[in-house]
Amino acid sequence: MFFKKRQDATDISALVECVANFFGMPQQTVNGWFMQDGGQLSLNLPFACASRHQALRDALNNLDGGDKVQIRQNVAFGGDAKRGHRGIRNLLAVASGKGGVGKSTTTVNLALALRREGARVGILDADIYGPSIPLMLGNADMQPQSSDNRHMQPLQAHGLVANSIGYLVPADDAAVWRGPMASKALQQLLNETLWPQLDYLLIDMPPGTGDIQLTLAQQIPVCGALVVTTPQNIALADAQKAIAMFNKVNVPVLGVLENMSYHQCEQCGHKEFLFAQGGGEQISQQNAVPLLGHIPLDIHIREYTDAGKALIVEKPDSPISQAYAQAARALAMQLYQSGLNCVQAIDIG
Ligand SMILES: Nc1ncnc2c1ncn2[C@@H]1O[C@H](COP(=O)(O)OP(=O)(O)OP(=O)(O)O)[C@@H](O)[C@H]1O
Repeated sequence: MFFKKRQDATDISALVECVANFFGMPQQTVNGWFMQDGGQLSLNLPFACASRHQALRDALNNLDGGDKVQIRQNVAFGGDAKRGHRGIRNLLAVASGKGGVGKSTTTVNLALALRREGARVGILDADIYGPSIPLMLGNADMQPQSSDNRHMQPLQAHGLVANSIGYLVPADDAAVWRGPMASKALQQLLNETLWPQLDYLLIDMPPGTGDIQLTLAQQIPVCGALVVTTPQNIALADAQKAIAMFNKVNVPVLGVLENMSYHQCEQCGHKEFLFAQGGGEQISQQNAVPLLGHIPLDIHIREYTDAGKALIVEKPDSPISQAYAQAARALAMQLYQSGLNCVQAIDIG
């Protein structure tokens, strides 16, 4: 679609104000989302939020001319547009300082949630030493196809595309690779996969903050990072190290997501904070980064994800799916906002 001319700002000020309030964004930013094409005024939302379109529609309908606005979603390129990696608009690292906090589970469920929000989403499993994405997507027995023995078609599952070392080599082989070999394998996975046009590519990083993670954070042209943590002190200390690592290589930390925040009894509704309370708030305040959500410790998350099934697709209205959806929308908005103050690229070799 070619947009000929922007609507005069004074004509649409009430609409701009409504949308700005709806998303909690500055009016100046929102103003640029409105475009006039002939007689049609459209609103181009630059981040994934399809589940909010109807509520926004209802809010606009209350205003003069609001019912004529066409709402569209066109996810913006994150950071420097030059960083869009071969049609991938946003590369996002999902990291944790500590192992076992649910980083891969979170990656898969956020990817599914972003998909439901109308985005084209892929996952790159960079956890070379413990790739769990193939199991979590339920296609561990498959292998990427290649027609030229060099480039690979990504695997598909639940509307996502993915690639992982786990599809390519037996787990024991990759587990003994030294740093440079692991790093080279990851570059190949990124560069030699025939990724389709994607709005978001989520990169499941290996746990920890050693040399390997630092090198990866530098080599992959990510627009930002999400740090997953559990609320207890021992995990927070490691999450802090992960944030420091991204700061060191100038990758913006988009936020913290607290996983296993509490367990809610299915019988009586009582919430138990098994791993302490308030850890996510504490680390986000300390680092002045947003806390993007709390995901409960819940048997359904483990049962569905570990069995390669998509809870979010099968039970989209469940409170857990809603918690992931809310976190995914917050992440998409944060990524967009971070792109407004873009950082310089470190391009992959
Ligand atoms: N919110 C949750 N509720 C219940 N179980 C969860 C939750 N998050 C993760 N799990 C379970 O915890 C286990 C570890 O999760 P996962 O593999 O995602 O962790 P990880 O941080 O990626 O681990 P690693 O550091 O080894 O890569 C899995 O069995 C997963 O199903």
